[in-house]
Amino acid sequence: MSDSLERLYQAVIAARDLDPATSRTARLFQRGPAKMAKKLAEEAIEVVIDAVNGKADAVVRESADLLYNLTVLWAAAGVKPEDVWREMERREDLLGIAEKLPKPVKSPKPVPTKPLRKAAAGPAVRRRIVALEGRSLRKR
Ligand SMILES: N=c1c2ncn([C@@H]3O[C@H](COP(=O)(O)OP(=O)(O)OP(=O)(O)O)[C@@H](O)[C@H]3O)c2ncn1[C@@H]1O[C@H](COP(=O)(O)O)[C@@H](O)[C@H]1O
Repeated sequence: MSDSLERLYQAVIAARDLDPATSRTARLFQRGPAKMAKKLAEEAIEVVIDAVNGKADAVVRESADLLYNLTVLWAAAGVKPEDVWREMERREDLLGIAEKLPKPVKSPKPVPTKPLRKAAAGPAVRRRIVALEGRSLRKR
């Protein structure tokens, strides 16, 4: 996959300065990052809608459009595919380290020091209740 994205990125770079009348890519560069971002977001939404609706073929087609628009935005942002691959490798290495670390030991459950009183035996403490006729009453 990274090879075809590299080729697509190079094609986008090559088309950047072509005539906007004939090149979609040149047109996107002419319109600027906001337009590119809008196109990318639209394609992402199309992918998720097709996926939710179970349309696998459409997900494939829209994903290709999504990746094209992503490479256009990378190029405009000065990001190269290898920058992204490097970040992915860094994460892969981190995950590899995390998987090799010993698992944390579970702490044992605390043992109650006193037996718990049953609810049927009534509340453990006497509670103050609303005073009737101005007097303070206590209730079990
Ligand atoms: N890989 C792609 C590529 N993938 C998808 N697309 C286009 O992007 C469209 C998807 O975007 P949209 O949904 O916005 O298309 P749309 O519905 O026709 O709407 P408009 O953009 O026309 O408004 C697709 O229909 C394709 O035409 C691509 N356009 C160009 N490339 C490559 O980019 C390079 C430069 O091509 P030009 O841009 O034609 O110079 C070449 O190598 C091309 O193969």
